[in-house]
Amino acid sequence: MILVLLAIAIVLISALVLYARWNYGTLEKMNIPVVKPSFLLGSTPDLHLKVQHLEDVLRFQKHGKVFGVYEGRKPMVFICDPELLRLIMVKDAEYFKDRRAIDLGDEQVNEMMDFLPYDKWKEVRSPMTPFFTQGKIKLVSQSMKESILDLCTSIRADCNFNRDQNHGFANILIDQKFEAFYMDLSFRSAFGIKIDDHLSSDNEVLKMFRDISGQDAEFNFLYTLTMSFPFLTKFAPTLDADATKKIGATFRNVLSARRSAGQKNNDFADILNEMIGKTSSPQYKRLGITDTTIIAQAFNFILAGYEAMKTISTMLTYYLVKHPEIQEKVHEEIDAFLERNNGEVLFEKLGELVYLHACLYETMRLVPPFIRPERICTKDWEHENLKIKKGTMVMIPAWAVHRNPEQFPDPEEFKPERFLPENKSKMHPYAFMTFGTGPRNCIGMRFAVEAMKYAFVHILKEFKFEMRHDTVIKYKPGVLFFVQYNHIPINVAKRA
Ligand code: HEM
Repeated sequence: MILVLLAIAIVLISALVLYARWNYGTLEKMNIPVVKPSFLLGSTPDLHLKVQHLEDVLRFQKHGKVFGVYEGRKPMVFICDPELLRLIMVKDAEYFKDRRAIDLGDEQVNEMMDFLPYDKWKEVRSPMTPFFTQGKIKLVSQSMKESILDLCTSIRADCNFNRDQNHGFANILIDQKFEAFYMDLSFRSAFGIKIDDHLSSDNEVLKMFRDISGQDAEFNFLYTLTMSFPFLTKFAPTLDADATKKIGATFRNVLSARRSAGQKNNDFADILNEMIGKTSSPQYKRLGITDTTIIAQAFNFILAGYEAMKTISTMLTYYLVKHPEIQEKVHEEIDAFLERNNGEVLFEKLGELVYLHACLYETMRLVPPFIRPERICTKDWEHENLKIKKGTMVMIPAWAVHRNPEQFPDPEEFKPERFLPENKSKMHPYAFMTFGTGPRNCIGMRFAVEAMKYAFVHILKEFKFEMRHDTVIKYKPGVLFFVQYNHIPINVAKRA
């Protein structure tokens, strides 16, 4: 009996070992340096302990612009070379059409545009594109402004009530401020909804989205194990089903109330309602585009946007306090802008603020919130010595791409000048990957950039920020998608 049990155990263990190591050797055949895999857990046996985007930078420094990583049992090719990125993401995009489909346990999020396969993705993306043009964004700029003015009122209250009597500055957690604010701004401009208690970091909607995006999840060894044994995923923490249901119901109610009232606001909700009107068309039926697919795009709008805008705005504030002379220059630019425009912050004139724009882009270079845009190779592809096999994951480690000294000398330094119009031609057009590129680039890029600039003009017109002894950033290990970090205290005061 013992012998039989022993034999079964040996067979089982051998099968698991074989399974975990099944893909070993595939990257080596692509003629690229590979981060040496461990016996069972790929190149990432301590994935939950290491900050992955910083690991990407170290690997780039050690292995060069193209290297392979077994993330658990999954072979991945990492590309940091801007010319190869042009080929893969733009010129030969038809070989790299998809991203991973991820099962998050609820169709309302599984069907987000991010995860859709090519044909369905194309049909879903196309009617949404017009919302993200400059003209359409201007139409929702009034909603953005209302949200921004509320944010300023709330910072003003902090300055009045929490001020340190001797020093004149108030201490705020800047990431929390921005998190609640960008959630509110997104809801107001996309759906015309004002969330209850919208500027509180404890508001119910914000808490639910935190649950959905798994922001507070801690990664442990089980999480690392799931990379080699994906069937263990069901024991690892997943997204909160209750929160998804509740938010989904809210989106459905808002859209159906608009349809019943025949109401149009020229916003994103109008586009979703037009799409809902097409769900019985043969094309939508053939592709399986249902009400749920369309509600998923409402989730995508909020999930893709608020956290990334929060991170960039938090980090921009951080760099401004770290470099007071740069903050002063931005203040001067804004003061001159206001003087030219009779004290008004005109949305259509934001383009004049070239230095603020450069500071924003330099922040996005140093801290791209979405750490690795990705593609799946859908047809065998080769270029010179590099051969990528169908089915291989291609990762774009944005943190490493942005620290290429050939494109960005002194890559760790915050130097907004790199993004001034006169210096733009010095960098390769595919050296900046914060929004990805090619047909599957970020659809919300223009919306996000305009919203952040609009917010910062209002904020810096009235307030100044200052570093504290505890203003430090610590990134969370194990994160593979959106960068996560601690709360960031910062001093703020009204400008004289
Ligand atoms: C600063 C803020 C933002 C950053 C840094 C960001 C970044 C990204 C990145 C890196 C991608 C992948 C691109 C690629 O694979 O080439 C992406 C895709 C996407 N983003 Fe954004 N994003 C931001 C804001 C937004 C906003 C406000 C929306 C609102 C609609 C949005 C919606 C999307 C969608 C729907 C996709 C998937 C596009 C597709 O598959 O066709 N993003 N974003």
